Amino acid sequence: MTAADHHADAGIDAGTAAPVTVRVPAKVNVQLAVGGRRADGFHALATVFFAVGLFDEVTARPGEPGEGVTITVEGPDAGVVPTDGTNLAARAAQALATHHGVAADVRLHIAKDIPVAGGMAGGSADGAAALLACDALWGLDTPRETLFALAAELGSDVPFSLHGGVALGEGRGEQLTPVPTQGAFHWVFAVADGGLSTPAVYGECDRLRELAGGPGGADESHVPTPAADRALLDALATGDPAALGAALSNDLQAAALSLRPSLADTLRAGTDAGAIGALVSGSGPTCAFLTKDASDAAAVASALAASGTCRNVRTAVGPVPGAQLS
Ligand SMILES: C[C@](O)(CO)[C@H](O)COP(=O)(O)OP(=O)(O)OC[C@H]1O[C@@H](n2ccc(N)nc2=O)[C@H](O)[C@@H]1O
Ligand SMILES: Nc1ncnc2c1ncn2[C@@H]1O[C@H](COP(=O)(O)OP(=O)(O)OP(=O)(O)O)[C@@H](O)[C@H]1O
Repeated sequence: MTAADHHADAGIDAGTAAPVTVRVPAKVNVQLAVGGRRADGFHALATVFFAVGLFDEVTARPGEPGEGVTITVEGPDAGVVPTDGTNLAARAAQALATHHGVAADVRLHIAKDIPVAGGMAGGSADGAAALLACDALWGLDTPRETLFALAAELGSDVPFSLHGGVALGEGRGEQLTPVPTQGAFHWVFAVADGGLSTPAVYGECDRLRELAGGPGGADESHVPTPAADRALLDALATGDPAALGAALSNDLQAAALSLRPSLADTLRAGTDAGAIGALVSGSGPTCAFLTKDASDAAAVASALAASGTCRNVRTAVGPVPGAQLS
């Protein structure tokens, strides 16, 4: 069903429209190749995004005229999610309303299950979900291309949260090309105590590169242009977990480990327990483990939970679709 159909089904104007709920997945970057720092401060990327079955849900309800955007959050990490205009869901609602010249009067409720500041694009997911939910609530029927352009302005990861599945991200991560895959992959995620700031991790990556290469050593003129890894794309195309496990890579991992050395213990605990691949998810600190099948995933998850090297452990299957009306 399209956004327009959904609104038409509700059969009511925006003031009394029925609530709209959008479900949106987390991501892990199965490859994160980081090029040099660009003049605008962002880094050129070649990253393979992979959407996994851990979901947030964003529900949009009409607000009173003049009320603006309000945010409420539920879930174990609700206390650390901002509820003001800085929340990516609020920014998304505002950006969509401004684009169409309509009032951004909406109550957004986030049921948060994606770890916060964990490198799994939780805020980006809520931004993407809010774009879709408000589009349906307000009956705007925004072209998909426009939604992607608005998403890219909100953040580098937001377009992928709309897209879902598996996709190559270039530019600063916002330029997406679908990647063919076969079958389902079984993941385990070790969630850390506390988050890591994405800009701080990119900054640490630059610092480590400058230590190795001297002044300017982190700039585009010094760092090779990143490219997608053929072996990794083949592993995805053939649905081969062992080959994907061997090909996983993240250029931000050294920086995340430098800022949070204890993550090395987490990675080792998962590998010792039988994971066929392990890496820091995005900018971390969540660690992602690929396993052969569902029963290995359960075994790795219980070994990690018993290891004392993380706050909690989640299992998830992917790839899954991006943000969708539910
Ligand atoms: C680490 C990843 O999650 C991998 O997918 C993303 O690159 C981060 O994406 P994001 O959280 O959506 O990031 P944005 O909100 O666009 O940018 C936040 C900050 O991250 C850094 N940043 C982000 C993306 C990028 N290609 N280069 C960067 O250097 C910049 O310091 C930027 O100011
Ligand atoms: N809807 C939201 N959910 C969670 N955090 C949000 C949200 N909106 C804004 N934030 C802010 O963004 C920061 C990063 O949170 P987020 O969960 O998006 O991190 P992340 O998963 O590491 O992001 P990424 O993987 O995209 O780099 C949080 O500390 C919080 O201050």
